[in-house]
Amino acid sequence: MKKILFIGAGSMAEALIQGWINQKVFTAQEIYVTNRSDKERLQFLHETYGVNCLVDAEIFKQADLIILAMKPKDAIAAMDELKAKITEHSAILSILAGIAIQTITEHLGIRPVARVMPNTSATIGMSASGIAFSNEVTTEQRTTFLQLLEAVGSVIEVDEDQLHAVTALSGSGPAYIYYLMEAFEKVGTKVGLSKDIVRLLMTQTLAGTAEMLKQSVDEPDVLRRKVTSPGGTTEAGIKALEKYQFNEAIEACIKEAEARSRSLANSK
Ligand SMILES: NC(=O)C1=CN([C@@H]2O[C@H](COP(=O)(O)OP(=O)(O)OC[C@H]3O[C@@H](n4cnc5c(N)ncnc54)[C@H](O)[C@@H]3O)[C@@H](O)[C@H]2O)C=CC1
Ligand SMILES: O=C(O)[C@@H]1CCC=N1
Repeated sequence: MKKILFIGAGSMAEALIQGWINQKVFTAQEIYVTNRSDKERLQFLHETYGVNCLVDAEIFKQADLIILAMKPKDAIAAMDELKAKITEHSAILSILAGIAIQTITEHLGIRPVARVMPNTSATIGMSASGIAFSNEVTTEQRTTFLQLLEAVGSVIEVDEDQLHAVTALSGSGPAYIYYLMEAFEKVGTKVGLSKDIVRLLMTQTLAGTAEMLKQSVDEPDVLRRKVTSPGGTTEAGIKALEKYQFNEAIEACIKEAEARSRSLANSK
């Protein structure tokens, strides 16, 4: 039986735990979770998913895979504490935004590291993840890491430096879409629909649009023009987006998030 150890028990750890158990990648018995102080949170994960939250020294030594899932600001202290507890046996999968593979190997020793940027849709097997590997990752380990991420969605290998952009786009992406949905729901009620109806209509619209982008050979601007009748409603709506500088807002959003990812390694 494998031993998979999460260091950090937050939202993203929970998303991967749920995704991997649902997809039968690991059993709950194979998963161990620890965090810094919140024992109620561990109890919740144990009661909800059946994962092990009692992590003794042997588990640290025997873990086949250790997942770094704390906040980036806590990473250095957590890794320095971890180093004394683990053996050469463990491979590392980091989901830390902004923290370089080199920083991880400086603190945990030279070993196989996969640096991954997933998103919370891993919960339902729909993450879009980016991944980069340390030089120590063997071909076999690379395949295993890719399979782990494919089990909870899609995964694309990128240069490590590109993970900042991946973080800004697909790592944070679900939050932008939820924010958009919040805005649709607010305005929807102002134009005469209930929140529930807006949720149904726009969830299906988002899903349908995503599927069209996947299946169609057309570029997004071509698909957009097919919706936009001259002098019609869409044109009026898009003009309003332009007036309120939609493109500038999106550009600022992604650039700020990317810059934040680059600065996270040094942040408090
Ligand atoms: N939430 C998201 O959508 C995504 C988060 N990430 C990354 O995942 C990591 C975790 O993010 P969240 O789950 O959102 O954070 P969170 O704040 O929900 O959870 C962080 C967890 O780490 C624990 N922790 C802190 N210091 C620790 C230590 N020294 N030893 C053990 N545990 C410690 C905390 O007790 C808490 O359980 C971050 O590095 C973030 O960049 C990556 C992709 C998406
Ligand atoms: O907000 C954050 O820093 C993390 C990384 C990507 C999504 N959540």
